[in-house]
Amino acid sequence: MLSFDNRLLNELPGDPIQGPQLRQVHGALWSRVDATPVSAPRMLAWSPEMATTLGLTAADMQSDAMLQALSGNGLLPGMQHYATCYGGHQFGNWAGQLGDGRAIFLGETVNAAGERWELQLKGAGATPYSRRADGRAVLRSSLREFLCSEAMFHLGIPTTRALSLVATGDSVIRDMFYDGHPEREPGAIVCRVAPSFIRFGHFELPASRADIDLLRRLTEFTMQRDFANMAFPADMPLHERVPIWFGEICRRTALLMAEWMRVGFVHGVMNTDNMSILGLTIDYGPYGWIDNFDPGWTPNTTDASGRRYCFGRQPDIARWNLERLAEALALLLPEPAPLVESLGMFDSTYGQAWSQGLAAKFGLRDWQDDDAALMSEIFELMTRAEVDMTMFFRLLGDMDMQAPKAEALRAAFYREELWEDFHPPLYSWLQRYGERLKRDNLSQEARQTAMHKVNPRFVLRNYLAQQAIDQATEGDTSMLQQLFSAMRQPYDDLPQHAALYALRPDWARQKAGCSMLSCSS
Ligand SMILES: Nc1ncnc2c1ncn2[C@@H]1O[C@H](COP(=O)(O)OP(=O)(O)OP(=O)(O)O)[C@@H](O)[C@H]1O
Ligand SMILES: [Mg+2]
Repeated sequence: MLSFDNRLLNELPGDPIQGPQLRQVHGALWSRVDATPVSAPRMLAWSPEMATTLGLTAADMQSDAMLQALSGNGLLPGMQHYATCYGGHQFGNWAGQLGDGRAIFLGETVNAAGERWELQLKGAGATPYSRRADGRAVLRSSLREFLCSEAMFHLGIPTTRALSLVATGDSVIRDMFYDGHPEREPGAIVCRVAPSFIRFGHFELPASRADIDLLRRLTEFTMQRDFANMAFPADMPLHERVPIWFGEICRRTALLMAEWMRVGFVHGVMNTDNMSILGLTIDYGPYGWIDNFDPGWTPNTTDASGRRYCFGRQPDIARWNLERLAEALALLLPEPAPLVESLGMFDSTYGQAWSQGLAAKFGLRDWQDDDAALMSEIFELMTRAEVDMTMFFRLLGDMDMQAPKAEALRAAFYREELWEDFHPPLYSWLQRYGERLKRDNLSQEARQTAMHKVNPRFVLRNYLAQQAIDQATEGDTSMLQQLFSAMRQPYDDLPQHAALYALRPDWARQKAGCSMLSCSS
């Protein structure tokens, strides 16, 4: 079914001790640890696109052997269970060793096209890195991770993927609001898939321990396995390759940030252990999607006071995280200056990707210098008037700009009184926007088509995911399937999913899971 070639295990040093007992792991990147079996695994959903990419048929996905493997109860030939060791900066502070506390790898599979994909089960049981927690994941967070990974992929945004969502049949105890009311919740496991799950924190941990040898081996390995398309002269020493490679990491991270900002995605926990070396979106925890436009919004209740990880700060935080990675990699260089220079790649890439992305969002042929004022004006208006981001851009794309009408955007307003206050300035902005469009001389149709390609109609709004969770908890996966279907064609006007193209309803404004989420998962 799948062919495995577990390079990370074969090429990087492993922990001599096996099993899940908690420990600090030095001099090694991974530990062998079996997944803990679950009592009654049941497949709730799987991704046909991901399965096809891996070379798996529907029959493979529906087989018992596959179900056992995807729930941690068994291994297919070539699979091995292991967890990796990483550290990280959490909310701005160095947190020491973290590691895969509930993610257990199945190995690296190579498909017919020669692509390498790492598979891992999130929620498969305790590992040496579980610290005080149980190694499990609840259905609500797993369903959110499964759906959003695939939604991101179909939006065209770099992300880890999800092959399957399996209910374990076991319950997990969580104190969702951290208020002393633990409850039993259904457990689940997502099989995640990515070319590499290596994170910034994998480099930070050996650096923090001054383990230069391990840092060097990990760096060489990552460059060879995960950045094989970067061609370096054979005799170029590591200290010369590292700044060039780091520049590429900066570039990818910047592109990812521009993409999150384009669609209104808020990650929620941008700790350095949740930053992918490949610039993928990784760890779908208390993430959220912008409903009413608000750069200060964070979906994470733990972050509510500091708003470190709010929507508008994401690019700055990504850069801060890259600085931490640079500090770690600096140990491989005689002096850090070349890394500081490479950081400039983040600024230039982000600046360009953001302005090009904005031009596309507004249906402009390209970005012109005086566009910045026009855009900041509308973003400020959208913030103050609480205008829905997704719906605004869709409606703007539909608008006949020969005769622009503010009324055509009314459906994107959450509050009647704010519509009353803000429709006059909105109208005057539309006039100026219309003037700007004239310079481009695009047909209405061409502009609409172009805008609809970059402004999604369907995003996985928290309240929608929460409805699927509530139903799935009662054993009904129809909403999960409906969302999964809509999120796979996010830019299309699908009539069967019209109900999902709507403002967040009033009841969802303050409801747990619908507006803000805790980290408990
Ligand atoms: N239930 C749990 N059991 C064991 N470890 C956990 C659990 N929840 C989180 N952790 C660990 O705590 C650290 C930070 O958690 P965070 O919420 O960022 O990650 P996560 O959601 O578990 O996983 P990932 O980053 O792999 O998606 C990680 O080392 C993670 O493995
Ligand atoms: Mg994490």
